[in-house]
Amino acid sequence: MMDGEAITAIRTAAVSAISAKLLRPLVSDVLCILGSGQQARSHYDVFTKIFKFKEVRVWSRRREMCERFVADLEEPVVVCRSVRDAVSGADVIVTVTGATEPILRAEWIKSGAHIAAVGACRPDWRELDDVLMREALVYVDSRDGAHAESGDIILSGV
Ligand SMILES: NC(=O)C1=CN([C@@H]2O[C@H](COP(=O)(O)OP(=O)(O)OC[C@H]3O[C@@H](n4cnc5c(N)ncnc54)[C@H](OP(=O)(O)O)[C@@H]3O)[C@@H](O)[C@H]2O)C=CC1
Ligand SMILES: O=C([O-])C1=[NH+]CCC1
Repeated sequence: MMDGEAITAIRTAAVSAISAKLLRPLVSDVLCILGSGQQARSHYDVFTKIFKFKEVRVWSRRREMCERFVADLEEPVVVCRSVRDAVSGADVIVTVTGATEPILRAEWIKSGAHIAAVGACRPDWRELDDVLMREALVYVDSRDGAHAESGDIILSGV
């Protein structure tokens, strides 16, 4: 039996990065990461290695966790006070929280922004609100998988 945490961190971020490579806006200056745990770090590493952003932002519920997250990094990352501040004007948004209720609202998001929605991987977990799910062009790797596991898809009814 092997601990799969390291592999999960890398391969999940890699899949998100592929989605961003194919679907992000042509001009993508601002990256926003919601969450400051293991997936936040692996997404930060992959996204900043592959793409060039002018600004990177992070938000999570506990500010001290954000501070710890940015303290490990060599490049400056802006710690945001709210999800709204963090995503406002962002071109690429990564959601890697353990939220079970929506934290991200359609009204805060720049038109055309690319969202890699990772965290809500259980049928009763949410990160994105219903309006966002309905207005977005939603891409999944597997329709069957998404309809069985993604709370954002199942509960929004898209
Ligand atoms: N789609 C996929 O393939 C995968 C999905 N995941 C999912 O991604 C998420 C992040 O994983 P990982 O980084 O490893 O987990 P960590 O435990 O390392 O980090 C979790 C993060 O979520 C935040 N958080 C926890 N609960 C809430 C909440 N109720 N509302 C808002 N933020 C919350 C924490 O912030 P704070 O401490 O500040 O509260 C922390 O930054 C998990 O939900 C995990 O199940 C993980 C791997 C693969
Ligand atoms: O695909 C995966 O490895 C995981 N999905 C949710 C937590 C871990």
